Amino acid sequence: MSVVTVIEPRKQAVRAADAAKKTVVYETGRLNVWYGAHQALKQIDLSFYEREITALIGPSGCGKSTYIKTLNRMIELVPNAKIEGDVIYRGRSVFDRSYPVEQLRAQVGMVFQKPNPFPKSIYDNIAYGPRIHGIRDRRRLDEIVEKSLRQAALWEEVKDRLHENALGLSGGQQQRLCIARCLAVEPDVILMDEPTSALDPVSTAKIEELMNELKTNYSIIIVTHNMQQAARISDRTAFFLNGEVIECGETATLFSRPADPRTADYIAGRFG
Ligand SMILES: Nc1ncnc2c1ncn2[C@@H]1O[C@H](COP(=O)(O)OP(=O)(O)OP(=O)(O)O)[C@@H](O)[C@H]1O
Repeated sequence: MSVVTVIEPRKQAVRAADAAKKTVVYETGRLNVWYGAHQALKQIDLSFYEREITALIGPSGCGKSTYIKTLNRMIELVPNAKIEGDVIYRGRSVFDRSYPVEQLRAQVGMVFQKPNPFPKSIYDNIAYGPRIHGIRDRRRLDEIVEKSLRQAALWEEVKDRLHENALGLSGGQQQRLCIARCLAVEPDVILMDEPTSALDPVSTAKIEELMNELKTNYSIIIVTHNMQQAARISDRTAFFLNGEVIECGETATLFSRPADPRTADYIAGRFG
């Protein structure tokens, strides 16, 4: 039996109106990215809303990581990458010459697939960003370290070993440390590129719980291979295929009544 149903135009209009009431934090318009001659993203139009979790799903190689790296301009570190189109963060083009990339990266934090703590103490990992931003006062740094670790649900586990090397933490703890490090500079948006794919189920559950708490204060965009994870944690989902966005909408709707047969096939596990 096919799970595909066509969304009535009236319902679509209501949904669009609901989305319109929310504050857009990020949007991309007609975004194209090439690596040399290979086009990895094709005409991507997407919007992301404040205090929501948006999941980017799709099979391997469909362009999810390329897309997320374009949002904070990390894509520019790839020598043969070419970008065309608009990437707008809170009404401002991220490519605007008057917008320093350091400022963008302070407002838009990123958590990677593999936890990547610095080979420094737990304390220094968290204090690193605030110190770069000029905070030197020890008491202020202590407060930031404690607050960030509490927000990342790691404080109780590490409060007695703050000056030990972060590389001595478990993988799941290291990933929560990386989230705490990202929170320490008080970002507005958090980009996550498969943040739990290297973690065991218990650590994954902790990170998912944490994300649910973080969305009261932050907007989160997460790339995930795991469709159950997207369904559990996200408000909105975008389905990528071969560098295009096939469908984007409320997660509950996209998973129960996908509008496009390719989305239906993917979520039913018929490919990917
Ligand atoms: N640095 C690069 N140079 C050349 N091609 C690249 C580069 N990075 C990615 N690609 C290609 O661009 C396409 C999109 O890759 P991307 O990593 O964005 O996909 P993805 O959906 O994140 O995949 P995965 O789920 O496997 O991480 C793929 O065909 C990939 O081989």
